[in-house]
Amino acid sequence: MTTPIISLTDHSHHSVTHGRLVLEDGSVFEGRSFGYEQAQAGEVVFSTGMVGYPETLTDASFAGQLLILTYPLTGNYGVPLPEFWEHNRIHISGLIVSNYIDTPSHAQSTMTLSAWLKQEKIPALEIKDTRLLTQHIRDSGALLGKIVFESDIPFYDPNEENQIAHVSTTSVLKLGTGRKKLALLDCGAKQNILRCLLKRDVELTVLPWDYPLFESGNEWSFDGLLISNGPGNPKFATPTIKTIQTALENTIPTFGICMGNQLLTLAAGGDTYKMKFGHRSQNQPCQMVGTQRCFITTQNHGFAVGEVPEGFTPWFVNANDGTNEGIIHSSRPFMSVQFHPEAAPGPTDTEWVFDYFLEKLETSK
Ligand SMILES: NC(=O)CC[C@H](N)C(=O)O
Repeated sequence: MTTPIISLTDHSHHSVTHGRLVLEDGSVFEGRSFGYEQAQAGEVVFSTGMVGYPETLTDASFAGQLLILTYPLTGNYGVPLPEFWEHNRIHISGLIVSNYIDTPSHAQSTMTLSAWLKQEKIPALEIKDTRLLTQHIRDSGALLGKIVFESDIPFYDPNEENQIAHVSTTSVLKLGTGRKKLALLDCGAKQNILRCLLKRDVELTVLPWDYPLFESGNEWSFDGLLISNGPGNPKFATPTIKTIQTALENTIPTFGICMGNQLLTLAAGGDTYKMKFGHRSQNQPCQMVGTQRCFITTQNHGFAVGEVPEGFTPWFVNANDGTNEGIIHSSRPFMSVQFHPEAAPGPTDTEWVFDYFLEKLETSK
């Protein structure tokens, strides 16, 4: 039997390119490039999750954002097939990690994270102290930033334009068969929302964010309306807000997730605001209002519900900072959550929220 020869990981055969993460306040973090070498600007956000980078990178709610992963090891299990992603491509604008692992080991892995990032033209830097960087953002609040190599580019604020229009579907998609007919307004929906619904005896029609659902000629009978997650500032989604308003006027059972929570709030007359820094991870504690029950949830948001609309009560609050995590109408079948009941990545503890909504479809008939 031959003795395996284990060589220490040697990156010397790769030519090492260095890049910089430049923040709008002037701070600069040097790093080693392991993605596509092209400058990108966006809002710098951090995720404190420990797993799930393939799902996270493909979550369309990250459009326009440069993502820092605070968990120090990234890449060690490679990249699975697209059927395990949350959308058909990477949506972050750039990636910052502490230690990139270029030697993945996982049965489902098809390539290295570096190869994937290069293929999808996403820049990535390995910088030494992601902890210092994250603490800096936490103290100063959300910051714009850019990953640059040789030539400089201007800063870009993704919250100043409609991001949803860039990621929503452009065609109507009918999926599954089932006892209940649901319409989903796709603001950049994570695929696991679709999977969670389709395994629950549902016929699902996925619609563009601005689909004129209640305009004559477009009406068809459905039992409930869903509004997905999505990137950017909810206040740009005026057509979606109008559609939700009509649904509420007609007492159509309505359920929102993340961006959907914010859009239901705006449609019902409440308000949203930009948080100092967002919640992004799979370890966000949410307490169900009026109970001692606390759920560990997956999240990815930088805006939040401020003023809860009339007729609604807070459904969940974040146990870390007391921010709103969901609203529910006191007598009608209207509800939404700021966290992700579909998880992906993360704990599935709140998947019951889908069942809760589907039960409401029965009782509200
Ligand atoms: N994941 C989401 O739907 C996020 C909603 C919104 N873009 C925010 O950052 O708050």
